[in-house]
Amino acid sequence: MKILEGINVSTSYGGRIIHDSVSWSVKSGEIYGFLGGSGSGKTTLMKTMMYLKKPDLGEVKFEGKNMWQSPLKTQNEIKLQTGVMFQFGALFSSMSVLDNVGVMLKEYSALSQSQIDEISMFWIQKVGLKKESATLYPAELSGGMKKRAALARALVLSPKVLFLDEPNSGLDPVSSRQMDTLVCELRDTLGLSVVMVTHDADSIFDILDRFLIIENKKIAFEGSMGEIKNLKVNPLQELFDMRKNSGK
Ligand SMILES: Nc1ncnc2c1ncn2[C@@H]1O[C@H](COP(=O)(O)OP(=O)(O)OP(=O)(O)O)[C@@H](O)[C@H]1O
Repeated sequence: MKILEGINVSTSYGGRIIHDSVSWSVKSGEIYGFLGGSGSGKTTLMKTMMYLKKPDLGEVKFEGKNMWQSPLKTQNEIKLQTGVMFQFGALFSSMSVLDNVGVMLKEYSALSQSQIDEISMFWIQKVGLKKESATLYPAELSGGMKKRAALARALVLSPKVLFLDEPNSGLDPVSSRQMDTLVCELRDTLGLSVVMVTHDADSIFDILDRFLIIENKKIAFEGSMGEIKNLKVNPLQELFDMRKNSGK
């Protein structure tokens, strides 16, 4: 089943066209990647699915509902079914990890503080942080721990879809692979659909079920790794060669 879909979507900034009638679809439960060169429009396209960038033309659908044309109530319901971790997913520096994770519950639920803390603690541990990390402040966390805390915050409302903007950026290779493993575990245990922008070659090969590649305002490819390697001209040939040379 398709959980997200873009149909003939065009976007621009101040008259500069970024996407020219592009279409894609994300199936429920898959890890779907947005690939493309720097500035090709990966983040912008992802933002059309988060109510952060309205397309000039076309439709973006969430479970078949036209996201941008739905009544406000439906739009708010859809927003609450998505979690987002941005590349520089800033945590609030003056708040502990526990309070950072609980922010959305405080905003959108009528739960008591102790209930909020209990749920936040569940997610803190679910993303692999120790209980003791809950009282720490962002300045006291490593890069990997910050990402995990930001992930817990994105998950706290139990979303159906998790959007990740370059989840491995700034992480060392070991932490990057740990992040990949975590994303797969979350998908498997929670039945999440994950949509991620990534440049990380290992993530691209190891965890994406399907992906699209943006090139010159269009979608140059949408499909799986198995499908792309059978193409006469492989848009990811350089990546395939790099991987081969590194013995993977
Ligand atoms: N708010 C904005 N206002 C004007 N132009 C923007 C805005 N956001 C992005 N752009 C431009 O749109 C183009 C696509 O940007 P976008 O961030 O979507 O690309 P990207 O593929 O995610 O890039 P990167 O891989 O470098 O993060 C770029 O040329 C960028 O400068």
